[in-house]
Order: sequence, then structure tokens, then C-alpha cells
Amino acid sequence: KEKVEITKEQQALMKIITDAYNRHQIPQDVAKKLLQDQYSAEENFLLLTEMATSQVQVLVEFTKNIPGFLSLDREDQIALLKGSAVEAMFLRSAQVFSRKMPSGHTEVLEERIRKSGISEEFITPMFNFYKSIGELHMVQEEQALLTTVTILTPDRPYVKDQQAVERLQETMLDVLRKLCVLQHPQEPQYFARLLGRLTELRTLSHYHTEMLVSWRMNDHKFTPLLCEIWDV
Ligand SMILES: O=C(NC1CCCCC1)[C@H]([C@@H]1CCCCO1)n1c(-c2ccc(Cl)cc2)nc2cc(F)c(Cl)cc21
Repeated sequence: KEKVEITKEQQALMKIITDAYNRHQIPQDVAKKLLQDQYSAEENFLLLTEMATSQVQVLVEFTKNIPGFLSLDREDQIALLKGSAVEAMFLRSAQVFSRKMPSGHTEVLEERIRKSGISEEFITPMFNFYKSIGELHMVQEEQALLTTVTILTPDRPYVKDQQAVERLQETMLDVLRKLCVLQHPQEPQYFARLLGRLTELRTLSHYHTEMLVSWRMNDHKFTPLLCEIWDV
């Protein structure tokens, strides 16, 4: 049985990424807001667009801390951000939803989101994804690395130097693989399960435009940044 060992460099890389990931979280806690009050579909939509807008800004700051990201071609940096923003938003939403909460809170949160204005047809796939992320009980380093791996997806539209992105992604995947083996020794398949969630994430993200335009209200308003990032 080969001894898995995280090198000093990989340890340093993981610390940089995890610290940046924890530093760059959206300011106010959307879960707390949703647990406090019930909102109308319009208020929920506004809350989502505000949260998503600030999360994109936070994502840009986070990527600046990914070693090697700023050395990529600048247009490729934009292509990677644009290509991963929706997935990063759903991944973050799943992580927020899966956080340990006082008993009963998760049920209230789920109910509020079910009734927030999202069309029925998207509720099940969305919560299936959130629950499958929750079942993984990821440590924060795994969450940070998984988001980083998602951002560094070489086959996003308009990426010119895919090899450069692939090299960076492989560096992160190697650390994540070792971390999974060390964190979940009883589950040799854990790393594979984790990557399988990225496939589920990509599928869910295909629905996001429909999810937004079918929000149960008229006149959906988006911020200029979201118009840039979302196909709306
Ligand atoms: O604001 C949200 N998520 C932010 C986005 C930036 C990162 C932090 C989390 C939304 C909420 C949904 C209800 C109405 C208010 O917005 N949201 C979504 C969601 C996201 C996209 C679509 Cl199209 C539909 C729903 N899933 C969530 C899971 C959760 F646990 C919580 Cl607390 C909120 C969640």
C-alpha cells in the first residue's frame, strides 16, 4: 500500500488557497437572513441577485490567490471566471446549505428556498445536489480545493491555452487526491465521489438561466455584472 504524503510545497499551496477561500466569503450571511424572515418571490430574487453579484466579486479576489492563475493569459483568466461563476455559486450555495446548523434550521432553510420563487421542476435536482455535497462532509481544505479545481477547468469556452490551465488544475487535483486519502482513509473511493459531484454541478448549472427567468414573478432585473456572467 503506497504511503500517501503531502509535500511541504503542497502543504503551503493548500494553506494559501484555504486561507484565501475563507477570507473571501460573501459578507452578510444569506442563510441567517432566510432563517429570520419569509420573503416574497421578488425579495428572494433580489436577495439572490445581490448575493450572486457579490459572490462573483469575491470569486475574482479569490482567484488572484491561486498560485499561477495571474500568470495565465489575461483573456484566459476572464474566460475561466466567466465559465465557472455559475458553478461556483451553486457549489457555494451547497456548502452553505450543508453547514452544521442547530436542529430544525436546515429544514426551515430548505422550506424557505423551496418557496422562494424557484420553479418546481428545478427544486429536486438542486436539493439532490445540495444533499449529495452535504453527504461528503468535506473539510474546508477540500471545499477550497474543489472550488479551485472547478475554476481551473481547461475546456471552458474561449480558453486559448488549455494546456496551461490543465497543468494548474492537475497540480490542484494532486493535492486534493492526497488530502482525500488522508482525510477519509476508510473510503478509498472518496476522491472519485468528489469529482463525480463536479459532473452533477455542471448539469445543474445548465439550468441556471431557466431557473432565473422562470422565477415566479414578472420583470426579472439583473445587475450589469450578472448580465455579463449569466446568460440573461
Ligand atoms: O442567495 C442564494 N445563494 C447564495 C449565492 C451566492 C453564494 C452564497 C449563496 C440563493 C437564495 C435562494 C432563495 C432566495 C434567496 O437566494 N440560494 C440558492 C440558489 C442559488 C441560485 C438559484 Cl438559481 C436558486 C437558488 N441555493 C441556496 C442554498 C442555501 F442554503 C442558501 Cl442559504 C441560499 C441559497
